[in-house]
Amino acid sequence: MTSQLFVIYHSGYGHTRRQAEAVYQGAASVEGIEAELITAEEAIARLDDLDHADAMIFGSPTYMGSMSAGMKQFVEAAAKKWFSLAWKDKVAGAFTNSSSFSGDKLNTLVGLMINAMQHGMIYVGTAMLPAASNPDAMNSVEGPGPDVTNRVGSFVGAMATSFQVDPPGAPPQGDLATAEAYGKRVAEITLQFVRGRG
Ligand SMILES: Cc1cc2nc3c(=O)[nH]c(=O)nc-3n(C[C@H](O)[C@H](O)[C@H](O)COP(=O)(O)O)c2cc1C
Repeated sequence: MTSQLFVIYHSGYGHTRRQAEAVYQGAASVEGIEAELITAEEAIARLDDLDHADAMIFGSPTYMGSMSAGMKQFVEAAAKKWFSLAWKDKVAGAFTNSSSFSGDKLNTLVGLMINAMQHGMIYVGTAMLPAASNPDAMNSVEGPGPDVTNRVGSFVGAMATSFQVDPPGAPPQGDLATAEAYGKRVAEITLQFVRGRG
């Protein structure tokens, strides 16, 4: 039996879409997971389909220090699932992309995590050390470059930093690898959780 995992994202200009594709690839690479990548707009039209999911990973760009209006529309539409706790005990995760290293991205992840918690979902962090793919890169004040995983050291969810570079030049390879590893982790945790419950 397979477990269904949805990656649900909004992207105004395509950067977060690239990050979402990487999260999806990571999740889909896990045997036993059937992953789907859908926009927030599509998710609003498919709220009842999401009742059958085992996991959802939410992604949004950071706009003015919080999730985008496009993602918030999905979050508010999905509030109708809260009344019956229809999404209770589904596994959840979150990711965000923005221009600056910080840009207050954490606030976006916290908003997406709180949404998951309000639904009674089981939220999964990155469990990834800073500059995980090259810890030696931490021994300089310049810090790690764009090729390492988790270069900004985020634990609550996956972060990507695109500065003012248009896709496909951004997000950089390391941030996409971070997103892929995170999607894989949430998928693996989902399988453990679902099989444990069975
Ligand atoms: C309305 C708006 C607000 C933004 N606010 C922030 C912000 O608070 N912090 C930040 O680092 N970048 C901010 N940015 C930059 C975006 O996060 C950045 O361009 C990102 O790559 C856009 O992702 P997208 O292509 O998926 O829409 C903002 C962009 C827009 C359009």
